[in-house]
Amino acid sequence: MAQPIIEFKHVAKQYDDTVVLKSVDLEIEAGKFYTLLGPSGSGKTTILRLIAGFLEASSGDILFEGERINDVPAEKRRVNTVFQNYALFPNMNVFENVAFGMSIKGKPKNEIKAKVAEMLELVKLGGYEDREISELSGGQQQRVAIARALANDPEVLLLDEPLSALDYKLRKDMQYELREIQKRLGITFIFVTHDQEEALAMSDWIFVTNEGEIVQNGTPVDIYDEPINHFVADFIGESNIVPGVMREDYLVSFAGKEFENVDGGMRPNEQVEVVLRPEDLDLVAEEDGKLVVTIDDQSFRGDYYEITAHDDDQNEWQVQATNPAVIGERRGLYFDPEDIHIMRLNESEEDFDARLEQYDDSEEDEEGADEQ
Ligand SMILES: Nc1ncnc2c1ncn2[C@@H]1O[C@H](COP(=O)(O)OP(=O)(O)OP(=O)(O)O)[C@@H](O)[C@H]1O
Repeated sequence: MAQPIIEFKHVAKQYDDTVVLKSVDLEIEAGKFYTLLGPSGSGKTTILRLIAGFLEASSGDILFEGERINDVPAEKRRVNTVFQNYALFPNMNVFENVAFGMSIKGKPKNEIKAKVAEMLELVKLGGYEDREISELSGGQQQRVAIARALANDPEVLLLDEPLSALDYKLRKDMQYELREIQKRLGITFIFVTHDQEEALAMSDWIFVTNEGEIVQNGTPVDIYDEPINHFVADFIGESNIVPGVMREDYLVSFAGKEFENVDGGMRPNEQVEVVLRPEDLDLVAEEDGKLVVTIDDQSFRGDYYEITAHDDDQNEWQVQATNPAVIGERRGLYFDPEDIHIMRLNESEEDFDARLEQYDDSEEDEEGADEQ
């Protein structure tokens, strides 16, 4: 990758004895849409605030285009932040809010006027200059906050859960629009969310955080298809996770049977966890299944039935099926070798990446290389 626009080298943050960020390394490439995704309290906002300069790192280096910026004050960094609560100035109208940063810098009036109009067009609020903030809906206020941050021509826009206050439909629309704005401007966006669907839909690249660490980073497809551990598999999408043993490369046993699969690089008879996504499983006739299960429950989800079942080893299975099942019935569970994903216990991200590179089929390797 070209020189990253932002880099963390062993960046840690602690308050007294409480470590909230443990030696984080990350690289952000210019012009892409990045997401920090993780549960509440996992350190996402802390990472964002360290980039913005609102917080000081306890140790480690933060670089911007290769230069150390730990001691550069927030207002001198070429980044702007859109906050969850918008943080607009309620006593100023829309024009004054968007113009604020430029006015402080003493930019000429006609330049400010043109820029405000351009930014309001960009967020689909053209002509709203004279409106008061109190006259705007939550969604419109959010747009003003984005226009205000972008009016300063940042190289990096930081967005801290900016959509969390919006209702479902508006949130979906804004996800799409933010993505369009990022593509149009071509600047770097770093977006914080705890919503995995939002992260998968919007990002070029995701950093998954947990307990003050980045546990995995990659494209949405990589992270969904190849979660590194139980936490990621569970947090990103629905997963069936069952204990297994890797007999040899491309042969795993779980639920009392052996299955061909496409993973390798483990020790013979190594204990592993096996992930199968509910949408990759099919319910078939008992004799056609790779495993036999008994149907326990089902619920209708609009475009599919979510069915729960158990096998004879008492492993629980969730299946997304287009047709309803009969509770108590014995059915076959069918899946392909490539639907089986193997996770080693306690594998580092470095070892995981190296192993995947060696054992993934060549087609996936090529896709991965294109994304980088
Ligand atoms: N000033 C502080 N003093 C002590 N602990 C703090 C302070 N600020 C944050 N923390 C702790 O740091 C941890 C990480 O917080 P952070 O806000 O980065 O998490 P987050 O992933 O953004 O969570 P959320 O989604 O809830 O905003 C939390 O456990 C939080 O309680």
